[in-house]
Amino acid sequence: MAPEPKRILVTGAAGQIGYAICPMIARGAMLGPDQPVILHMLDIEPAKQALEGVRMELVDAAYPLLMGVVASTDAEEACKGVDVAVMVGGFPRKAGMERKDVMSKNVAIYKAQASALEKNAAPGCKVLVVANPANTNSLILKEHAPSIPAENITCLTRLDHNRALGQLSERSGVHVGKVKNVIIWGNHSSTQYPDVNHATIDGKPAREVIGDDAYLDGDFISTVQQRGAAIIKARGLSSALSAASSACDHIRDWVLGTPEGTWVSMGVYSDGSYGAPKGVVYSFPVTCKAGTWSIVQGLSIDEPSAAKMKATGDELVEEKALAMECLGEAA
Ligand SMILES: NC(=O)c1ccc[n+]([C@@H]2O[C@H](COP(=O)([O-])OP(=O)(O)OC[C@H]3O[C@@H](n4cnc5c(N)ncnc54)[C@H](O)[C@@H]3O)[C@@H](O)[C@H]2O)c1
Ligand SMILES: O=C(O)C[C@H](O)C(=O)O
Repeated sequence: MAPEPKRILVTGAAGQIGYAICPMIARGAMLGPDQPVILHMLDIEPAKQALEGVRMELVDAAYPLLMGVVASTDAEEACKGVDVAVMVGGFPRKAGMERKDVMSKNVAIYKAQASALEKNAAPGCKVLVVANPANTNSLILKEHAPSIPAENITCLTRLDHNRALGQLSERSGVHVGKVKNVIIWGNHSSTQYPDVNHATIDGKPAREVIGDDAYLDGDFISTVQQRGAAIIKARGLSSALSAASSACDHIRDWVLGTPEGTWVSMGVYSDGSYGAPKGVVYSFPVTCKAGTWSIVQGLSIDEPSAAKMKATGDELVEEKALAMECLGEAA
């Protein structure tokens, strides 16, 4: 017998990531090929007609796993009974803008939607924040939805993780499926630290296979840090298909588990592991089992890495203060 359908909320569903992720979810890329889903799509009033267009296309695509679509501009209605919430709604960065420029608009949205989720989501709902500033938006959501356990609120750094895997694959000529265990530490911003010190390529240490420490400590890091900006420059729009695909990867691994011997990067509420600041959402290496994530412990950290991990943590503390200021709250 087929399992009961799971309800998945996508906010900002009429936008570009929304348009890419809804069909992926309906095809089973998020919860697996045997799990029926009901899509809840939320957007704002000015996007109502476009949202209806997406709903019509989902019906037209006749997905076997898609058991229903709720398309709404009312956050309370859209959040009713959802098991997974993918929070994409907000304003994207445009060419020439720093992520901080989008902060004031987006944190206010996350404060407002926290209570809609808290009141209406199914118990145990897993939340993934994609909209930027992703770490700080998810922190604001957590602070304003106190009845949702902190461990159920995460942000997307899997895109950065996948970007790092992709770069190592291109450089080594080894298929990306054989590249494992990079780490994204900290913020989903240009201060993030993509760390290859524990990564493997075809089972061997990445540093040994690449054989070029100057590249790994230089261009590799800046390429991953700046990839979002490079996509904006190339497309005139921020990344969408890769963001959507990585968001599916994030939820799939969280719900169904990470493969044995493999970790992934997730932005989670910091417990201070590896000297990260507490009270912010910081990206760590995690493994997932039975719907829960745990931070991989005991990895050796050299001094240059520790300095980069601190710099991105410091930025998150600053972002938190700025967000609180935008919301008129004390940090
Ligand atoms: N974390 C990541 O890795 C990552 C990657 C790519 C993009 N992003 C971010 O994701 C967000 C969405 O990007 P996009 O390219 O889809 O943008 P987009 O502008 O195409 O779509 C955003 C949608 O959100 C809607 N929206 C605005 N306010 C809303 C609200 N209060 N409630 C519900 N919906 C609302 C808009 O109407 C629009 O349809 C941006 O903040 C972008 O910077 C994050
Ligand atoms: O960098 C951005 O503003 C877009 C997004 O966060 C990305 O990483 O592609």
